[in-house]
Amino acid sequence: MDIIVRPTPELKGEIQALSSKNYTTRYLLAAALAEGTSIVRYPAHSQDSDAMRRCIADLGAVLEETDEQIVITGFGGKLSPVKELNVGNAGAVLRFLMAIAALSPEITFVNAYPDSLGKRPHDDLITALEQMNVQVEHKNGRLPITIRGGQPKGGKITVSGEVSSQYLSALLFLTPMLEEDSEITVTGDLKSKVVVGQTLEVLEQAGIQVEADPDYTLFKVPGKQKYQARTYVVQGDYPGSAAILAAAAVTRSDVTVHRLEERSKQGERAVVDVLQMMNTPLRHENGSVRVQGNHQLRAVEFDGDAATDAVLAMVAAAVFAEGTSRFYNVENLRYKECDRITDFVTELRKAGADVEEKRDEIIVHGKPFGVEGGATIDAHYDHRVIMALTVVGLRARNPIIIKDAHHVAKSYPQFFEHIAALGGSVEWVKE
Ligand SMILES: O=C(O)C1=C[C@@H](OP(=O)(O)O)[C@@H](O)[C@H](O)C1
Ligand SMILES: C=C(OP(=O)(O)O)C(=O)O
Repeated sequence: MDIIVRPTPELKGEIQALSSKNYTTRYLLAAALAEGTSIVRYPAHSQDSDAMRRCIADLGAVLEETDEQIVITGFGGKLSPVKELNVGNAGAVLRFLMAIAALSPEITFVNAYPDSLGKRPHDDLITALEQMNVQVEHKNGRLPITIRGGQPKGGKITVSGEVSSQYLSALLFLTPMLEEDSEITVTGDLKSKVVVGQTLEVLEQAGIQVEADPDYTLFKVPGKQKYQARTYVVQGDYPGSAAILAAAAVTRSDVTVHRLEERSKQGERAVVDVLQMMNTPLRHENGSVRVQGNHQLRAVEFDGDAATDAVLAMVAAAVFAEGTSRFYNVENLRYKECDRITDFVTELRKAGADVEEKRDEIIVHGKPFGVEGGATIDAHYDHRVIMALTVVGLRARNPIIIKDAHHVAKSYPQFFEHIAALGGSVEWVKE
């Protein structure tokens, strides 16, 4: 399905933020790895969180779902025999479950999205698992991947953090359940470091002990630990809300997003500070962010690795800022649902933005008087490209069409409903 985004000078209203994808996937997994019954309250409803639900159910967890919560009876360390798992297009779900699959004799992860997740690399996690007595069959580090485990061993493990933090998080979920104690050494410059803090937070809530050194290069994980059954409450999602806040920042607006905790460990919380640095009139108090956009944005320089999943939304805001913005240290955006530097910059240019790319940077020469629009945009299977281009489309001079915009449902199925509720002119069209 395609969507038409029409120029919309004003946005107004209040919405509840969607529930956090990263916390939902982690809580579901922690609940599945416990032996008793856990409750996850306000879980996210998206393709990625559904992928985790489906896979833990395949592996033996029993899930009962009502409107606002999921009650989960976990399988502990005993996975049901399952030949294949389908994680859809969810990178984190794949990586976390590749590690957990090491507890089983053989599981194959199928390649359901050859042009998106099918292209993403998992070599560094594979190398780490191979150190742990796990055999991995793969296509050049990519899907389909078969994990042959059964008796994974802890001890000294080395993992590279250069490409993704998800490999480290995956090992942090697995190692507490092993017989031996483990010592995980992270080599290279760990990317999306902040997200590892969310993993450690969830592990602690699940009663798991991990000793992490402050710069996250060494983790000591005692073995023979058991995940405790708990009640978890999912907070609002900053990465998805970043696009709503950016849309409010580029229009004349009065938009409030509720359920965004000031003290959240989500790195993408930084979108609030970045929009403020860009001169957006904004208040963040009592878990609500209120933006009163006035069309007067100024450029910003930002280390994007601190807020990986909000960079595209920030870039979309910078398209309309006075001056040149720079989002640096973002090379790992190239290994996401698409190449979020080259592919994204290509689509932004079609819409009329003046942008440049470097290996690990996106540079934006802002156009405070708006961009031409009138273009057809390729979504590249990427929800964050779709949301960011929507922000650009709202402030363009002519409508843009985003092809295959239904992929927004990977993380934020109700995104266009929320934009429409705020007065944004968006319309679904069939191809
Ligand atoms: O651990 C997680 O849940 C995630 C980690 C990040 O990935 P990288 O570590 O690959 O940057 C982030 O971009 C992704 O959306 C979710
Ligand atoms: C990159 C993302 O997710 P994942 O890596 O889990 O596919 C994302 O949500 O932007």
